[in-house]
Amino acid sequence: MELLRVKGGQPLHGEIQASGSKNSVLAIMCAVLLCDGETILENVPELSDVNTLMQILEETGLKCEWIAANTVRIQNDGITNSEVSEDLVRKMRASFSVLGPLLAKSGKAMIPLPGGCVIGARPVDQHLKAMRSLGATVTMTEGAVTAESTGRLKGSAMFLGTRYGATVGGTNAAISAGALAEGTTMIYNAAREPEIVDLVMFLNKAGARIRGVGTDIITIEGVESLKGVRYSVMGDRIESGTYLCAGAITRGRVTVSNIAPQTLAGLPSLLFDMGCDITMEGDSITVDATNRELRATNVITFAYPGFATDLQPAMLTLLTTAKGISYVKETVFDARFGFTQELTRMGADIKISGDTAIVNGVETLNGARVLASDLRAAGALIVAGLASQGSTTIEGLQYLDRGYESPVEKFKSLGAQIDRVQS
Ligand SMILES: CC(=O)N[C@H]1[C@@H](OP(=O)(O)OP(=O)(O)OC[C@H]2O[C@@H](n3ccc(=O)[nH]c3=O)[C@H](O)[C@@H]2O)O[C@H](CO)[C@@H](O)[C@@H]1O
Ligand SMILES: C=C(OP(=O)(O)O)C(=O)O
Repeated sequence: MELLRVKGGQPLHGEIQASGSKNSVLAIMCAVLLCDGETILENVPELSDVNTLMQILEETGLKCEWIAANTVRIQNDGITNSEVSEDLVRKMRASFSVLGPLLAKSGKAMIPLPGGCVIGARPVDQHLKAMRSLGATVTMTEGAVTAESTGRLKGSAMFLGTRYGATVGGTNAAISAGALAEGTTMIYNAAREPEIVDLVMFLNKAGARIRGVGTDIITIEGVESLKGVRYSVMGDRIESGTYLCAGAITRGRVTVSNIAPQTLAGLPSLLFDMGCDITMEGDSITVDATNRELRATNVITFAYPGFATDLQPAMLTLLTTAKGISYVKETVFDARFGFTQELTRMGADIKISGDTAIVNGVETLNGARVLASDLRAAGALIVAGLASQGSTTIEGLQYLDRGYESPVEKFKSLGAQIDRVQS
């Protein structure tokens, strides 16, 4: 088994380039199902999730290949199969996102239900509501969803929302399906995440007519066809935030470039409140925590422009060594504190009360053998390991590889002692 070994205690110093955004490229690759001919995507992160989605697109009849570093070519000469196999959906929940594009382009999509996962229940009712609202017939049999339409989907007005707020995946599904629908589609309470803006920029470049993205009302004038284009994916704000938290927890100075700092929403100001210096210049952001005693602060996750739930694990980890008591409230997923048990084994003082973690800052963490049980837990445990006395060994690297491109190389370039080892 492959493990990650981290020797902590060194402040990180230096600069890394953010990779392309995982969540953005996954949505865009699904939308390539709508686009005739050749699409070239640049700034694509080399991640297992991207490779899994390439396999899914191949299953539907598209041709996908890496043609250069971080560059993927996808040829869409027509969809030949509208069913996605269960083992691929099991590997990656985001594979359900082919539903809207497959249905809109080929009139049919059959996709196994993705189910819940370690960060909480993850229903898809709003995805299905969007497809039904556009005129599709949606049925469920033996754990799979079948969506069908005769002729083009029909534009409509829909309200999408969950008890947690707006839905990113549901909004993406409605946008992609509405792009080729007949007439006008209105999405009320649309999610406003930067990755949705990136998806719409891609679709509009391909010929779609979508307005209002980045606000909570999106209007789509359906078009008859879309054409493949060349497009460069935005930088990954979650990966960037993880490296900034690592810089702060080690009391170092880290610059992340190739990232639009405003996409980090609340993170820079929280780091500032804790006592870090923050500098933003063009497409880069620097955190400086050299020789600082960091202070506790409070965090509440929420849909964008709220604090990103995907950054909650790294941020909570940073708070474990900040002086005082911090409250971290998780409002987007109902079980995203599992990783805190591992932090406790490293000496952190954390109590969970419902949707809130109460973090009492300690002087130092201690290295331990820990298990990552989801993607952002893996990132957070590296952040913890870098700040710990002694050596930390992290299991569960299959999660890390889903969403962090070349983490060992990037952390090493900042001076970290980190290696993949065999157990
Ligand atoms: C591949 C991808 O882009 N993943 C991101 C996407 O996930 P994803 O698109 O799954 O997240 P959503 O915004 O849809 O989910 C938000 C909340 O709504 C619930 N919900 C969602 C859909 C639905 O039909 N019904 C329902 O109840 C979910 O269980 C969750 O509690 O946005 C999340 C929130 O920013 C991020 O953490 C994920 O990294
Ligand atoms: C939860 C995440 O991704 P996914 O929606 O693909 O599980 C994530 O990136 O942290």
